[in-house]
Order: sequence, then structure tokens, then C-alpha cells
Amino acid sequence: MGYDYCFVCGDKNPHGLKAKFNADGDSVWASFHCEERHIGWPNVQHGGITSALLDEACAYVPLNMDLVTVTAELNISFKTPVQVGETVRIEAHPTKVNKRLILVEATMVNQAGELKASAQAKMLVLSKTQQAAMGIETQA
Ligand SMILES: CCCCCCCCCCCCCCCC(=O)SCCNC(=O)CCNC(=O)[C@H](O)C(C)(C)COP(=O)(O)OP(=O)(O)OC[C@H]1O[C@@H](n2cnc3c(N)ncnc32)[C@H](O)[C@@H]1OP(=O)(O)O
Repeated sequence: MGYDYCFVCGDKNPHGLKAKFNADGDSVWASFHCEERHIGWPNVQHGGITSALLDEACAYVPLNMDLVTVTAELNISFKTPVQVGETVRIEAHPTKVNKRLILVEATMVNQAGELKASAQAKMLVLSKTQQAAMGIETQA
């Protein structure tokens, strides 16, 4: 699972986070290590980085179902700061699957199991025409 230049998961994006997502049934997960270059406030992971990781996890859930989606809505609760040096696990799973709308929940926890942030997302399935209009390449 991956897309070369994606800011969150792409192998070839020199500025990217290079998070690797894995499937486990209908759930997906990834690990991420917070470094100095990911901060906003001193020693605290930037909320935009946290949001990007959760958003990506939510997008991987439909991808794991062979559905190409975009995020239509993303609601994030930041519970506890992620600190430099911490490794977190991001997990996401579907809560409702309709024809065009996939509801997804995601969490970020540290190695002690402490909840750092959670998210609910509405993922909209793109038609082939919409994918082409956006320039998204799909396998035949
Ligand atoms: C392929 C290659 C594989 C590679 C493998 C690795 C790939 C690894 C890269 C992953 C990358 C991920 C990245 C992270 C995910 C982003 O960050 S995606 C980027 C951020 N999101 C966007 O840019 C989305 C921008 N918004 C849009 O494009 C459009 O508004 C949307 C969401 C497509 C909807 O447009 P539309 O289809 O014209 O919508 P519309 O006709 O108005 O409504 C269609 C239906 O959806 C419903 N709807 C629309 N918006 C909403 C909403 N917000 N809430 C509820 N319902 C809604 C409507 O009510 C309507 O329902 P019905 O009437 O059909 O029942």
C-alpha cells in the first residue's frame, strides 16, 4: 500500500512523513516516530502533522476496500500532546459503508496505550470520471 509522492506515505517525497500503512482485516495501522522537525510548540508534535496522519489512515480504510476516496469531512480531537521522541500507532476502521460515503474512525496512541488524538472522517468515493478529472491514476 503506498503512493510515491504522497506527503504522508510516499517513499519518494523528500519532505514527506514516510508512514507505512498496513492492513489488518478491514482496519489499517501505521507507526510514526515524532522528531524535532515535526513540532509546532517546542517539543510538541504539530497538530497539522497529527491531523495529516489521522486523515491518511482514514483514506487507507477505503483503499483497503479498493475504493478511491477523498476526505469530505474530518473531525479531530487532540487529547494529549505527542512529544518529540514518542512513537505512536495510528489505527483506523470503517464504522459505516454506504455506496458513496464511508464513515471512518481513527485513533493515535503512544506505546503506553495513552490516547493522543482521535478522528472521525467522511470519505467520499470518487467515480472514475472524478478520479480522471483530479489526475488520480488507478490500476486498470
Ligand atoms: C488510486 C491509486 C492507488 C494508490 C494507493 C496509495 C494511495 C495513497 C494516497 C492516499 C492519499 C490520501 C490523502 C488523504 C485524503 C485527503 O486528504 S483527500 C484531499 C482533501 N479532500 C478534498 O480535496 C476533497 C474536496 N472535495 C471534493 O472534491 C468534493 O466536494 C467531493 C467530496 C468529491 C464531493 O463532490 P461531489 O461528488 O460533486 O459531491 P456532490 O455531488 O455534491 O455529492 C455527492 C454525494 O455526496 C454527499 N456529500 C458530499 N459532501 C458531503 C459531506 N461533506 N458529508 C456528507 N455527504 C457529502 C452528497 O450529499 C451527495 O449525496 P447523494 O445526493 O448522492 O446521496
